Amino acid sequence: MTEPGQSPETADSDLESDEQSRPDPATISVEDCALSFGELSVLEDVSLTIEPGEFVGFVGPNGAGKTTLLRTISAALEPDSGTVAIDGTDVHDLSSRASSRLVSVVPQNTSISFSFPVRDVVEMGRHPHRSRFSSATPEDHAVVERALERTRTAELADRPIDEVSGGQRQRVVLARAIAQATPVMLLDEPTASLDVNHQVETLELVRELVDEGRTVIAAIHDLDLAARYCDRLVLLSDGTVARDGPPATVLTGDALADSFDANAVVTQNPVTGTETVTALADAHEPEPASRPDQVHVLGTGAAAAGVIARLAAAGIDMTLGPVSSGDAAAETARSLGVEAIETEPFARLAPEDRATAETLVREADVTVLADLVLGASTQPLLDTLETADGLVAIETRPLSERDFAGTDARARYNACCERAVDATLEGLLEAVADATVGGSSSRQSVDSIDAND
Ligand SMILES: Nc1ncnc2c1ncn2[C@@H]1O[C@H](COP(=O)(O)OP(=O)(O)OP(=O)(O)O)[C@@H](O)[C@H]1O
Repeated sequence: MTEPGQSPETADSDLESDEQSRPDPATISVEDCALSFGELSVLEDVSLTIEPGEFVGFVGPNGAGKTTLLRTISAALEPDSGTVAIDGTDVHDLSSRASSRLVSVVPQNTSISFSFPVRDVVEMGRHPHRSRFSSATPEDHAVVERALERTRTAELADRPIDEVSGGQRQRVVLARAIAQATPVMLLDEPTASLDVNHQVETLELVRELVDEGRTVIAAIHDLDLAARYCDRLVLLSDGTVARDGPPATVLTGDALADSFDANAVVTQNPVTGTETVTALADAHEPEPASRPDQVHVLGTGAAAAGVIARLAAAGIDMTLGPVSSGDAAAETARSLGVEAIETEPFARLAPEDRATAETLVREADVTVLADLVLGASTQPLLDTLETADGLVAIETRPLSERDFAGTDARARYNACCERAVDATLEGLLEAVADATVGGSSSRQSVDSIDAND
């Protein structure tokens, strides 16, 4: 397709240079690789097979061994034991020229200590394809220009590489790797210095390169981007493969807790449909005696969504609603498999939904009011809320006469808010624990003292 401002002739030559730089697909086999730096064991018996045309993301905490494994695959490091082969050839047996025709690398540190123009830096990617004393051919020039265009660095082509920004330099080094036209590309944090727009643009471009047949491995810290663009993720932890598979099976709360020691919740991004990881501040786990069995959440928007994510991360069972479908809380509940009563926006509460909500509030140890709005769907629940056991309020405040004039609903709603334990999202678990003790559980303990007497 001709892009805006591009003549059909240029589009044809782009196609030709893309064809020229399109390598045959390759398989990478890592078998039982172990590697130490002195006493420090960094890789332990790592085995992986990466199929032709696959885009694999290496994810894992700092120091997990992602860069070391990438450098072992590129043959920059030799493993103490085990092998790395590309299409059956051990990469450590190849000459550096043969290796450069097979594997291109975008390193984590892209600083270049000489002052060549950007175009010359990209042209270095063509060196492995030329005999030692021959100069660049028209084909080389076409491939270089196309790589500059694809990485949107063409306007930088005449500037010295040591005078462009870190993010621009990262794109230039990617252009050099594209010009190298290798079947395998290894990218170490390819989006680390890029702004949000160039991050997405760069990974879209990498995806295109994969779709053209390249096998690509990228170490990526941004788990959301890794989930969005990679076919498969390999989670490294302490130099071993902790998980390996499609993003949805690798990015789970348990895996992130084990490998990153992080309290994180994984939901589905409503726009991309891929996994989104939200790391939470280290949650202050309440004592087991004051942990509620069941919490009901009544509210809307980001506040209720945050409550759901936090309770889910703490492993507390909960229900939600009524809530408008499309509300952020409804989306979050859906992505975490939390039961929710969903209603049409602004609709009156159907009798069966009202009955279900009343039962859920009555049976919950604690009901969290999160940015609750007194309206058509919540007003019918006032009777139940007035007698509910433990109430916690987040971003839910008593209403003034001006906010809600007329019926006695405002006074009854305000009484519920005042009875509730006031909380912030950060202090939610403690507030829920307090409300559990102050609600049904404390009454239970008083009863049991009576019985013992
Ligand atoms: N050349 C080296 N000499 C000694 N130790 C090293 C060397 N390179 C890496 N290490 C150590 O090996 C371990 C793994 O490092 P590596 O760079 O592979 O981790 P990583 O997963 O890429 O980390 P990050 O996410 O921080 O980039 C770290 O403990 C690091 O300090």
